[in-house]
Amino acid sequence: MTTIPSEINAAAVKNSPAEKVTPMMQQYLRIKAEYPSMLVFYRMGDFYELFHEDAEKASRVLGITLTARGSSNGVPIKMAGVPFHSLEGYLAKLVKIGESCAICEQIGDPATSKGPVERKVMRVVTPGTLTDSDLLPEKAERPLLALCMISQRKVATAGLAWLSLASGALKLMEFSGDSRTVAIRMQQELERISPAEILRGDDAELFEEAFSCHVNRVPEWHFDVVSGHKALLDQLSVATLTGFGADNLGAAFGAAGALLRYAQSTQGRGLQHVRSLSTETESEFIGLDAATRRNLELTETIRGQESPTLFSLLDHCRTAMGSRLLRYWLHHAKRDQGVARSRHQAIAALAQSDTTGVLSQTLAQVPDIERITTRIALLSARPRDLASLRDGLKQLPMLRHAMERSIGQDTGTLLASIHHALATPDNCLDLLTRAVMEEPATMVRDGGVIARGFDADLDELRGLSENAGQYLVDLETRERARTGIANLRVEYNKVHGFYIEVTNGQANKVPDDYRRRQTLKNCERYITPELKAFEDKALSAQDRALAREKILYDQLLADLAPFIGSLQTIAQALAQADTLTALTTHALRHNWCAPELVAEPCINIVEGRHPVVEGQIERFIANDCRFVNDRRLLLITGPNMGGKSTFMRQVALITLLAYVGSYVPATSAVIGPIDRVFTRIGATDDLAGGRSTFMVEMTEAAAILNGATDNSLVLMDEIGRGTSTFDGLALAWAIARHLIDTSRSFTLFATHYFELTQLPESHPTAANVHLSAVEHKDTIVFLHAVQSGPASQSYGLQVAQLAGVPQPVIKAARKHLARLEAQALDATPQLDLFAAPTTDANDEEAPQPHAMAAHAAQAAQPSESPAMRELLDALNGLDPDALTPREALERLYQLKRLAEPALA
Ligand SMILES: Nc1ncnc2c1ncn2[C@@H]1O[C@H](COP(=O)(O)OP(=O)(O)OP(=O)(O)O)[C@@H](O)[C@H]1O
Repeated sequence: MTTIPSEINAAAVKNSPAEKVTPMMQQYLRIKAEYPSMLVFYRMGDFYELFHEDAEKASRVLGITLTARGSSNGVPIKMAGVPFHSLEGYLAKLVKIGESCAICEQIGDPATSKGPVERKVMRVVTPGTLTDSDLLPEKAERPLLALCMISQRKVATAGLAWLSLASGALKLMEFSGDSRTVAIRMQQELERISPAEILRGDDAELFEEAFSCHVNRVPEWHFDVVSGHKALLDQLSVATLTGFGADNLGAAFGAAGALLRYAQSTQGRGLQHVRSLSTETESEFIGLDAATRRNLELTETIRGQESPTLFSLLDHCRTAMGSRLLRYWLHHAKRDQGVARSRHQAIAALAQSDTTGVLSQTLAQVPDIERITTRIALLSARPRDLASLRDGLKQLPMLRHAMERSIGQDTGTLLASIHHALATPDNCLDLLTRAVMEEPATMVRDGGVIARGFDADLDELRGLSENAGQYLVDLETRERARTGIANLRVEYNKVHGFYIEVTNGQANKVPDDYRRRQTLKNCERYITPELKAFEDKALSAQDRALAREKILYDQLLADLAPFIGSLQTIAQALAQADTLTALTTHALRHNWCAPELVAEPCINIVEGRHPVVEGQIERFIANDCRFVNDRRLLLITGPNMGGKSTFMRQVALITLLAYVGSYVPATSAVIGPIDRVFTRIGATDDLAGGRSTFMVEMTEAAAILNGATDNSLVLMDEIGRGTSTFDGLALAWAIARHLIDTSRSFTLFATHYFELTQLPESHPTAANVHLSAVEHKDTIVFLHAVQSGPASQSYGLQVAQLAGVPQPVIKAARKHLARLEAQALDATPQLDLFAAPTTDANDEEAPQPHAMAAHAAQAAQPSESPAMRELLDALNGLDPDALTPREALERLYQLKRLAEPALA
């Protein structure tokens, strides 16, 4: 229930139409006008109140009561409030759904204020600028991203700047092209960076569909390139950005300018922990588009859950810093083999020296130094942050000692550099040890934060109030003797201060200098001039001690500022040590091997397993996968449930893991250069985006055909199944051919179109493999083993039976299948759609419908009909290679229309 603050009640009572807006509402409206797009939490006594539309929205999304009190300017004042002590919980809910909030505090003294108490917005909380541990997810970053678009003569340039305020990491990126290319790229980058909040100017409207998070529009002039460049120089305290590899950017500077301005305004101060900058380029990371990140379930399952994913599997990290770095590595595998190789070497050394146990144990004692450092920089660190920082820093010698055993085994230099970075910052630790109590209070305002012996003044003030206990015992003894009242007691409570309590029966013995302070049922409470004098001294000493502690604490935060840089370095080294330890732990537990990254194009995996599935089933069958320069496409056939998708995903995951720097689930893995991984798996509608299953399928296929190179790994699962059999078969065939001849990517191509298994005959870089199964009695046993050659059967009906389709339906299907197969055999001469007379030499390679494929029987129509003739002519006139994806789709519809009479 919302209580009604007296200010507003008084305002409502006094308010007459003539009086218009009350002074308090005037103050509110003035503040609200500065934060029009945010929910303004307006402190009134023990509550934060929201008014008007903010109140309606808060009541809707937070489920708090909406009330209306009095009126302002003739309009009822709608309000909703939350108790001050539960603010953080409500803020967490709001930022989670993308809302921004301004927290307005009372800064004046209500007792002395004339009119409304002075108030000021002291804190702004937005989804992308969180630093508070209560509001931030522990194991993920929530970056703020600014986007600056510049268009010149049909070339669009996108400049991106993003900042994880909680860690201080600032990054820039820029790319150009026609507006469509830039839009596609933007979508990919946003998916990778996964910002919590985006800032954009008016020009970026074009790309609105690429944004799935909270978007803030800021004035276009905030994106000025020259001012942005200057803002970066100022922020980093440098004269040039050459050292950061960011010399020749333009739009990205504009974005950085808007970003820094916004971030600073939300914190109400400079960002002294933002001290470095990195520039990302397109060719730095293995490209993963949005669909691939989803399909491979790196950090989220396809259904949007947190586990089981590759991240949830590998996250044996003992610090939140390690977990965040692992998440980052999984989404940012570098193409540079050297980076991954040095991690493999470090894992080998950790495994050999058997140090993961002691490292894990020690790391578990280390707090989130990265985020604590940020809060120190933003002057928002709490006493317990400092105490845990102190305790964490004390673990560094132990960690270094444990690592020393491994460094000798590391054939690379990574462990040595981590070891070097973990040197204890002695001055910082010394300051924290001297200044902060062993177990400080939660808030500075409660006192009990600064250690004894740190400040002589504070110790003296504390002494005064703490020695009160003995003084009061002495006084009690003296007063009992003086008055002869044996049960007289000297006590203290917060409301009435010190007093002498005498029970009613003894009241006649009370001396004259006792002044009555309070009358209770059974006793009277008194004060004496001596006790009053003591009270004044003790209470004021307590107040002065609290005030002194606050000053000392603020000074402590300021004195810690020079250590921010070294604390950040330590935090990064800790994160790396933790992530590498986690990867080593997993590799050892699950018998993973060190992959070998080589310069020759190849993917040669021996006895590979799916990292997630292998832990979920009792007996996982390991499978090999061999791609070399002249074996680039594997056509995978086999029954449903045979393991095709699992096999394809495991090849992609092993490849990616190798470049992440992890060991891999295989007996051995040799992998050449990889630039991108593409996947086209599963059928999902994009109803919200207005795209059908087939449209999604083709859009993803188009992205692959346009983007894959001979260094790409492509996964194509049952392409073409979203449309009619012939359309689908034709498309699948053309797409496979394009991947073999033009893209030359390493491709895993799973299909149920048996016709495609003929491809290797005409295309020697393609090969058939299949997932095996055997029939046993009336049912089917999956062997899950990948074997060479095409599958001999599809086992669709057996799988349907396993799935519980009723027997009568299975029986009917079996009968119909027999009929279709017979028809197909009879009709073979007319069936051969792809072998129709043509001038295109390639058509000789086209698949011959497989007699076994029941669906091919659909084509058993008389070929002599005019409709069929027309259809064949239209097909004959098609040159698939010359069509854009859009034209291809239009031509498909046209072909379908032509085929309708023939199929009727
Ligand atoms: N190598 C393997 N060893 C043991 N079990 C496996 C293996 N591969 C897959 N499986 C099991 O088989 C199930 C089906 O696998 P998967 O989804 O890969 O089949 P599929 O051939 O792609 O099927 P569909 O064609 O219906 O999509 C998996 O959920 C898993 O439990």
